[in-house]
Amino acid sequence: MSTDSTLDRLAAVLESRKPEHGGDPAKSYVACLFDKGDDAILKKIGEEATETVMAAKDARAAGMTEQGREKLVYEVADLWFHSMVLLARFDLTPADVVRELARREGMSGLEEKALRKVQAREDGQA
Ligand SMILES: N=c1c2ncn([C@@H]3O[C@H](COP(=O)(O)OP(=O)(O)OP(=O)(O)O)[C@@H](O)[C@H]3O)c2ncn1[C@@H]1O[C@H](COP(=O)(O)O)[C@@H](O)[C@H]1O
Repeated sequence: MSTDSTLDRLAAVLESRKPEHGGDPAKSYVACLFDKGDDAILKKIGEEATETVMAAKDARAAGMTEQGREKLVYEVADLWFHSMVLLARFDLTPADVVRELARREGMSGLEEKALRKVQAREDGQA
């Protein structure tokens, strides 16, 4: 199964749920979120992030059983889904996120952090 095409298809559906494309809040959860506005989407992301943390802790405490792992995947899917709704809200796509990850590919997080500190020092001196 291609992860990319699943995300691309979902992004297309999210786009179709926007009010300018006829999304109906009475018939669509996504259209309903768009209708409620940015803060409602951000609130869901906060909730789903918290639920992801709880699921990971529960799964770890239970010794990473199959059930715990499934619950964790379920919660991360909710988090990804709502993050995609947020991206769509601001006319961004999964391709934008993948592009950023590709840009970072091969660069150690520690190296990137050190470069940021040098950059901040130079900006402070300018
Ligand atoms: N992937 C998803 C998806 N994942 C999660 N959800 C919904 O996100 C909500 C998650 O909220 P919670 O788990 O907090 O449950 P809840 O307590 O009911 O939530 P609230 O009362 O706070 O809204 C649930 O209503 C889920 O059904 C999703 N809703 C839709 N999609 C995709 O989006 C497409 C368009 O959906 P509609 O716009 O509803 O047609 C669908 O075909 C799917 O592909």
